[in-house]
Amino acid sequence: ERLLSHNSDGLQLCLACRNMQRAEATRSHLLTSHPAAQVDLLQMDTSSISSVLRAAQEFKLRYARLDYLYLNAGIMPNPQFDVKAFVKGLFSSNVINMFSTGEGILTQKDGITNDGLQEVFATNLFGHFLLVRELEPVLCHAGQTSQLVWTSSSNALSSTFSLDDIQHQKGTQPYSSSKYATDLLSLALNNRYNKQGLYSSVICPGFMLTNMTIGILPFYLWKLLMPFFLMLRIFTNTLTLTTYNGSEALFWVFLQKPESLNPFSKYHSLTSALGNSYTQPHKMDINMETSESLYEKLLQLEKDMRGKLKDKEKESHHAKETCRI
Ligand SMILES: NC(=O)C1=CN([C@@H]2O[C@H](COP(=O)(O)OP(=O)(O)OC[C@H]3O[C@@H](n4cnc5c(N)ncnc54)[C@H](OP(=O)(O)O)[C@@H]3O)[C@@H](O)[C@H]2O)C=CC1
Ligand SMILES: CC(C)=CCC[C@@H](C)[C@H]1CC[C@H]2C3=C(CC[C@]12C)[C@@]1(C)CCC(=O)[C@@H](C)[C@@H]1CC3
Repeated sequence: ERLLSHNSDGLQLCLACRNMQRAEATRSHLLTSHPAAQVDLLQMDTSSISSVLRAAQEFKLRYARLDYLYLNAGIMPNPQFDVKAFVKGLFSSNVINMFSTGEGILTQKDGITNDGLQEVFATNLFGHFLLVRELEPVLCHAGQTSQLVWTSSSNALSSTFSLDDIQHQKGTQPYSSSKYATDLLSLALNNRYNKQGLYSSVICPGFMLTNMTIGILPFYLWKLLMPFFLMLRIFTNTLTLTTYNGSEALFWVFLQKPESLNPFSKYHSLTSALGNSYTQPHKMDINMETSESLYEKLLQLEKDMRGKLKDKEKESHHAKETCRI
């Protein structure tokens, strides 16, 4: 919506969504305020490898070029709010950090996808990784730049991520781990693809009330807490609260020359106590060595998963043939 409000001329949007009913509703909403806009839809579930491969194939048939790829889909399933840790945090020197990152007060219960991967890892990171790899031919064009924009989080904490457990099978903070992995992956992509004109950056929208976060507390509590959160903005500008404010950094990045963005920075949407939105970079707690190691592991996992998919296809083909006989 913010991109269309800025300049809808010549902008062709393609919304890749898992739920086509919601996608249609979003499209209609956008066309109501921007009747001349070009908004296409593409069905894609980032948690499913075959769905991502199918969507990428369809995309390449439809379009010759992709200038901006927003990698925004994300889940934080079954969030558990640790009241004890929260109360302890309230009376510690870490209180502001707790409100801006959610560190130490949230855990999640992860699931397993049909492909056998951890659900948060597959949805938030691996599906997007595969998509970028598949869309390489439309993203990389001689003499032109293109941009990947990842929605990461200030909840991306190195303490929750391990190279020995990139899917976070063993821990209770898969969301944080997947976002830290996102930061590492963006750096590795810059390292590999900048020569081909493809740039990658990460943003944090700040804390917003959305479908993802609203379930953490009962709805009436959010309503009651709203004046408290607005007041808290005096101490921390990370409480963006609305999706309009949260999308500030996504929009800001769109306006920048990709070469001018720092691959080690995360671009944060921030909102001042007076309600003004702005974007500010913060250095990420990442290094090239870990980033490259993660990339290698992702490539290996991709190879394994493609192998499994081929075996499955062969099996079902064989079953069909046997049936026919
Ligand atoms: N809310 C917050 O405070 C913060 C959010 N973020 C990040 O912002 C991003 C957007 O989240 P937010 O708007 O808050 O939450 P929402 O739940 O409102 O949005 C998440 C979006 O991701 C889509 N999605 C989820 N799973 C899949 C999937 N398997 N395949 C395709 N699409 C999928 C959802 O589709 P559907 O409509 O079908 O559910 C929805 O459109 C996420 O990456 C989140 O981690 C980062 C920091 C803070
Ligand atoms: C009960 C009272 C008075 C307050 C509880 C508020 C918390 C539920 C809330 C405070 C900071 C929030 C936060 C997130 C979730 C909800 C909080 C912990 C996130 C972890 C959501 C996902 C993200 O990506 C982070 C950037 C958010 C950081 C702040």
